[in-house]
Amino acid sequence: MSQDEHQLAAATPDAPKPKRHPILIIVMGVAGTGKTTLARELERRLDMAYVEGDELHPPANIAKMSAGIPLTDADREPWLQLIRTTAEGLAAQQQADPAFARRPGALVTCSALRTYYRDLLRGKPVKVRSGETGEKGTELPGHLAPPAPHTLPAYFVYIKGERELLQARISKREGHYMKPGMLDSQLQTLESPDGEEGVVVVPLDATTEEQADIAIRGLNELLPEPL
Ligand SMILES: Nc1ncnc2c1ncn2[C@@H]1O[C@H](COP(=O)(O)OP(=O)(O)O)[C@@H](O)[C@H]1O
Ligand SMILES: O=C(O)[C@H](O)[C@@H](O)[C@H](O)[C@H](O)COP(=O)(O)O
Repeated sequence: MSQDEHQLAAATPDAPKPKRHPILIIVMGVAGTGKTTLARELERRLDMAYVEGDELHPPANIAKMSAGIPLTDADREPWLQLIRTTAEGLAAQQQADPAFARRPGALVTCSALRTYYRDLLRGKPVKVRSGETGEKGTELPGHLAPPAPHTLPAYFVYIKGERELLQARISKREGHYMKPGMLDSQLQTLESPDGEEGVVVVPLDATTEEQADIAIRGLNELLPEPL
């Protein structure tokens, strides 16, 4: 909505509220970095639908990670595509529901370690690295909907911190399939999103409340309509 439309809506309180454009906010970073904790705080503050990305991993991925085996590009691609299509589906349902009153779009947690993983999450037309046949540079499988970055623009909140503190956090966490020994492979795979479009960086060594403040401030600088 343009500024004029915002002003017009505010001046005519009985007029139906114009629909806001849905957005996808992805809280990203390596395992154990605090994605779920921060996303839950943002969910509370922004009143948005929340999707825990780890819950969309196929069982084979969970089995691999539980066995201490890092995922490959081929393991992650269908999962990333499922995250994107799940968020697009949610946004479409919300748009179709006249009673839907929350902020439209979705908040998602996802490691989103590499640039092309993030492009998949953005809905950009990327060539997947592995593909169903295992060949390099294969196009996205034909049964998937065409990429539609503008239907649901993606923004990333990247929790950035040093290995030492990350190690301490992940070691403290009990009963999780992702064990501390996997941190090094996560850090090796990570391509920093610092400087990429639509990215807000928040420090690992801040409280969750401070991280949420920084995230919301940063997102407001990027978004056409403030949160
Ligand atoms: N800002 C923070 N300060 C201190 N500890 C935190 C913070 N955010 C998360 N934690 C703790 O770090 C651990 C990992 O957090 P979690 O949200 O599960 O991370 P992820 O979803 O990235 O795996 C948990 O024990 C959590 O309580
Ligand atoms: O891409 C990956 O290798 C995984 O997504 C990984 O980064 C993620 O961390 C695990 O799913 C465990 O979940 P937590 O991030 O909650 O530790």
